[in-house]
Amino acid sequence: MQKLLQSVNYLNGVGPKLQRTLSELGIITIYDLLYYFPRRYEDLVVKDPQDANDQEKLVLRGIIAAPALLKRLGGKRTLVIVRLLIDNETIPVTFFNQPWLKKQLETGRELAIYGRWDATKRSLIGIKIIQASSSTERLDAIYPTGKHLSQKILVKLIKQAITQYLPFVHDLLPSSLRQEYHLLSDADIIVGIHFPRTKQQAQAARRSAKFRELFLYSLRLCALKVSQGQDKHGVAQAINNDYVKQFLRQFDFELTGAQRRTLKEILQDLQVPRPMNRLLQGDVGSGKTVVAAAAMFASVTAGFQTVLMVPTEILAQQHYQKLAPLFAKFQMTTALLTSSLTAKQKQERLAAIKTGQFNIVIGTQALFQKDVEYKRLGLVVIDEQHRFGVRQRQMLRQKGGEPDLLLMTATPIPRTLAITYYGEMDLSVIDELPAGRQIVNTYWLRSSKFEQVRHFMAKQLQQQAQIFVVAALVNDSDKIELASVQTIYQKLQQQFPQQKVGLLHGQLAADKKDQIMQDFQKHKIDILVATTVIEVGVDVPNASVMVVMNAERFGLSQLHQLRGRVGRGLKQSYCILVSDPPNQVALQRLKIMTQTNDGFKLAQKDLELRGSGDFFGKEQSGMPQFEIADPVADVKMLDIAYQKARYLIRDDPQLAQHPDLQEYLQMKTINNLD
Ligand SMILES: Nc1ncnc2c1ncn2[C@@H]1O[C@H](COP(=O)(O)OP(=O)(O)OP(=O)(O)O)[C@@H](O)[C@H]1O
Repeated sequence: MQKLLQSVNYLNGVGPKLQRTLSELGIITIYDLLYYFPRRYEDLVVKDPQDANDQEKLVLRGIIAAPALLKRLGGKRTLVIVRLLIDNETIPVTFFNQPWLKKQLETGRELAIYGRWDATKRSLIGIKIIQASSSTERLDAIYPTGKHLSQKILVKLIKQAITQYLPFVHDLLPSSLRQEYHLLSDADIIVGIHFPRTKQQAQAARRSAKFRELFLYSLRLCALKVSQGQDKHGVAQAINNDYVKQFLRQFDFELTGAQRRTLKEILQDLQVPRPMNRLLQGDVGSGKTVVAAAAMFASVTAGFQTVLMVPTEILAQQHYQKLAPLFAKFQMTTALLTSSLTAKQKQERLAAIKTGQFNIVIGTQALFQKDVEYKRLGLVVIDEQHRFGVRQRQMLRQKGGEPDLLLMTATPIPRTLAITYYGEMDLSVIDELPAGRQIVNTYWLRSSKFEQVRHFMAKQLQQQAQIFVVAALVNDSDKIELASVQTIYQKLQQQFPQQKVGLLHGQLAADKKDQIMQDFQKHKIDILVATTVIEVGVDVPNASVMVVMNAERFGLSQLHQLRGRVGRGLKQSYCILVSDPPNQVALQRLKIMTQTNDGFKLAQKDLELRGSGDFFGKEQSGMPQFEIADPVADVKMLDIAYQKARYLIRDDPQLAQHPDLQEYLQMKTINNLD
């Protein structure tokens, strides 16, 4: 292994400049280069012109029939034209801007030329010359290279690395595993992926490489989990269960079985010195916040400070207003910390947080800025932050002496995919909704039928319902988004003159947003026109109708989140998707929404329809980047690889039997886990 960790500049021809270019692609060592895999192959199969389709890329083999002609077109533009004799036909071949080829095109020479076939002219636009060989099949690997590196140079380097270093390549996967799943050795993977002789060879190498990647990734997560388990640097919190029960008595409902079970798991974690690292997953409205609040309460009773971080100011406000009075009954003080505080307010609050005057701090990302210092931080709760990657989670934990960490998410991630995102965490799932919850009846209508929607809204309003209308276009331009909500807002004001219509969007000042939300909570507003600022967490149990305009612009999990804003109280609730789907996939998604309320089923469908990249949306960072495997398409493989990695680590946590793997894990430090 050591030999492979040498820098690429051990190879001939790699000077400082090329070394820099390679490092931009993440290629620093020989190991990186050997495992830098192509994105696709050019299929260089020799074809008979009779079988070729128009505009198809193919290889023709023949004999040069006459001297090549070089034409200069001005500037650097040139043409090289040559005639290739194939059987009894001569095919004209034109190369653009490769004047040096003329020399290679000697009359009488047998050559294979890769290019694009023009069926009407029966001619070829040449792309490159391939030396004629007896084999009729060849695949050329095409790598992602960026602007500053040519395929040719990269291929040459890989070839050199293989010649010099292949003997030093060890198999990282245990041989029993390779036998069980018919996986190739590492050396065969490398050769087969970079220079396959046949498609079958390339496919076999890819399959093995995918498994290898998923297994090694899983192994890193499992090893991290074990090392966290042995970590005794956390704080053991002495929980007072009776107090926790008293706290819960304040709610006018009983916890569901699932809430009780997950709370118990969390409280157990708080009491051991190992820092907790737990994900609390539950569908929209399943009651995660209550569980988290009880855990925070418990941590404070044990003498610690605790923080709750949420993604938006609106949500921070909402939690603050709901939770602070509940904590206050037990003489616990709560601070709200968001970026909209004035400098003076912020300074005062920070000072009070530092001295421990506040037991509980609720806020947005501002909670983890450098200037915030805590006093005896015991528990950090983060809501809806599936946007964080493994490394960011580790960094958060390091703030304030290894506090316990509880992540909450309503994103219903299918279990196998959850492994890739949260594989190093323990999982608690609230898989039960509070009793009396009704299914949100979901309908889809075309925009031409909006009149029907208006009638329906009018009827619901007569019955004292409150309505959300989400009118944001998901667009990179905030201006368009704003114009769209404003137009709808004005229209609804005209259509419902008797009702109070409110407007909420991200560009309003924080206190204005807060005022509008409070008015909606208190039913001073009947219809709230909003952008997706209300997407996560907003809890107004009296709201029972959600209208989503341009619903085709949202992902399924986002629509499900939006729908989750209603159906939180006892009223029968409705979700109306107004949309003119532009294609089959969009249509499918709308239909699925009308068919199920189950977030997990939706997520699975969404993955099938769109793949993992889109599932979490554009702004998601911290997702593991795989070189060759796709956790969605290869989900079965991921499942097996993860289980195998788990068993391996369970039976041999120090990897004493697998020194190569041990070395590999040391090389892949936590810093590049994402
Ligand atoms: N066991 C329960 N019985 C009845 N109502 C409950 C129960 N638990 C929570 N609730 C109520 O259900 C609503 C949703 O709860 P909460 O906000 O905790 O859910 P959540 O899982 O955080 O939702 P979201 O992911 O949508 O933000 C709240 O109004 C809450 O008071």
